[in-house]
Amino acid sequence: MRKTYNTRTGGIAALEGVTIGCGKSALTAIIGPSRSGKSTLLRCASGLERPSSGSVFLDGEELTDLDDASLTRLRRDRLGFVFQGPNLLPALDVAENIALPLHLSGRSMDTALFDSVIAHIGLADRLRDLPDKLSFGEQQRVAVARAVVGRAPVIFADEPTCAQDSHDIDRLLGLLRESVRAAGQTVVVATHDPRIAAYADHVYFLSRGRVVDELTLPPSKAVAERMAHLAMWDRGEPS
Ligand SMILES: Nc1ncnc2c1ncn2[C@@H]1O[C@H](COP(=O)(O)OP(=O)(O)OP(=O)(O)O)[C@@H](O)[C@H]1O
Repeated sequence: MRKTYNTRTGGIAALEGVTIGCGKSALTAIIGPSRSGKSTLLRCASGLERPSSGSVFLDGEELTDLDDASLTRLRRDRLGFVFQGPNLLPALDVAENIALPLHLSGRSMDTALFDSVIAHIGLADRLRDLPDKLSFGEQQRVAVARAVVGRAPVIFADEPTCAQDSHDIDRLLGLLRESVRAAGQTVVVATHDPRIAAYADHVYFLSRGRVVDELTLPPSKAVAERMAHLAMWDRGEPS
């Protein structure tokens, strides 16, 4: 897949020929420094944007062939999203925001799942609060809860641990890991955080719009070292 953004000052090649596969009922991480193309890859893979060339398949169905209405339906019914920045609806409270994807796709709430997810992210006493009463990190936790409770077969999460302390990072990644184990959800996370290593089945390393390495069941140390090298390389320092 390639993606070039056309701007007034010329083309920006965000993805320069990337091929990845994300296992079903697995947690795949796309990790790389800033501007390496992680968000672009997630947006193209989830049908939020169309690649300039190449194809995206979901369970054998080619997303890149679908018209806009079919893509919207597919995203609503089969995909869950945690955007970079929480993206909650400001007029709905926490509980209503979490329930929204289920309402939109006409599915019923699993209240036991709802209760356990809310307890897990530590927001049981904030269910009636509007998003503007929550910190950025709390809103991000609500966004992750919304994706898990929505039981979408595939969750795409862009920097879900942004603005969280290490305790909350563990809670959030643990929640996504549990959604893979218990509900068989497929999770794809874009992050610059090497701590993802402890939770991922497979890691792709992205740099300057290309996959430069990959690891299965990655040891934390190997991911942290690879990231440090990539960051130095990005800054033009010898690694
Ligand atoms: N809508 C857009 N229009 C023009 N250029 C864009 C657009 N979105 C991304 N880019 C550019 O594409 C490249 C990759 O950006 P992208 O956001 O995908 O990287 P990233 O790895 O997610 O970065 P970060 O970790 O900083 O969010 C960057 O050079 C960025 O400036």
